[in-house]
Amino acid sequence: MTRRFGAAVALDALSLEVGAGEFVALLGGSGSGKSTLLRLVAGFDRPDAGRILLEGKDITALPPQARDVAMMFQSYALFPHMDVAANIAYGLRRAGMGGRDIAARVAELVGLLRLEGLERRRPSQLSGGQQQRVALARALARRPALVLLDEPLAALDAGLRERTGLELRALQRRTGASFVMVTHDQAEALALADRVALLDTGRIAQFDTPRALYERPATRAVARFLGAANILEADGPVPLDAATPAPAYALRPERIALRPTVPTRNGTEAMVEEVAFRGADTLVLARAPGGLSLRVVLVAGQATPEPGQRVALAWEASALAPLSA
Ligand SMILES: Nc1ncnc2c1ncn2[C@@H]1O[C@H](COP(=O)(O)OP(=O)(O)OP(=O)(O)O)[C@@H](O)[C@H]1O
Repeated sequence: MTRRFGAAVALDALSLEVGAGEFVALLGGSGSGKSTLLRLVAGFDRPDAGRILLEGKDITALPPQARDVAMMFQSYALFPHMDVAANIAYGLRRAGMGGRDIAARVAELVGLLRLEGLERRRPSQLSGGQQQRVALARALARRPALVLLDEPLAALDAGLRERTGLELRALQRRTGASFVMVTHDQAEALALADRVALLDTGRIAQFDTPRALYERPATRAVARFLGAANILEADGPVPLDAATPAPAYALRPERIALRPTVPTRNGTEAMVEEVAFRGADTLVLARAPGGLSLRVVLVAGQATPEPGQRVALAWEASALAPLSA
């Protein structure tokens, strides 16, 4: 799909295929097009070019309520004057479901989302986590084939976010619906999604499993976005010996080790600049000849160097992930 706003191209001939029952995260920087894509799929906006197919059916021209798609907004958008049960029942009632069926489905969702005892409360009488679960129950009520989630965990505090994220994934598995979640948070995307689509200026930079994205980023831009990877140029100051020729390589900080001596290839001497103990591991920033700055992560239990110390660093050829651009 393509979507333009005046001269700005929010989505640039972007194509994405989500499998049935798959959990996909849309990850990308601010302005990369994540919200635009979600709004188009939900039906709140129309593409300038392209089509949206759901289970083989063209839904591009259908209004939101006629699509088998539900959206959960970042703000949850719960009706403040309705209680929990009425919020969950809203879409079912609009769809013309009978009272007894609605009551049964609401009870089922209350159980699924652990909202027992809260049915008569208004949204303002709920915690943030409870509101999030009501919003999710409302989105799931009509058993949509596809659930769109806009930063579903962003409004929760850090302590609650991790657990709620894992619950969200378990729920997705149980319902069998496809989930597409927008997030800024790469750790969240990697932890929850089956596949992550990394968006960059309206295009998909890479669409892959979390592990592949992390271990085999396709380009420098992806490696940089996922953060913390060292990028080594093939013609840079450090002699490399990689299995695949490429203009540059990503090297994960945890794949670099301290060695007694510098190997002739895939290693370098370096000066330790910063050492940060982080509990489970220690981050070392070291500067190699030629000014190359390297991030090294040493797992707990390994000897850690001191700032100002000269060290020998080395890595396996298999640790060099080729970058195409
Ligand atoms: N209604 C609009 N009018 C004009 N430009 C828009 C409109 N909606 C989005 N854009 C532009 O399209 C581009 C993509 O925006 P979009 O909101 O999809 O990005 P995003 O990845 O969701 O960003 P964020 O993470 O900040 O929410 C941006 O350059 C944005 O300024």
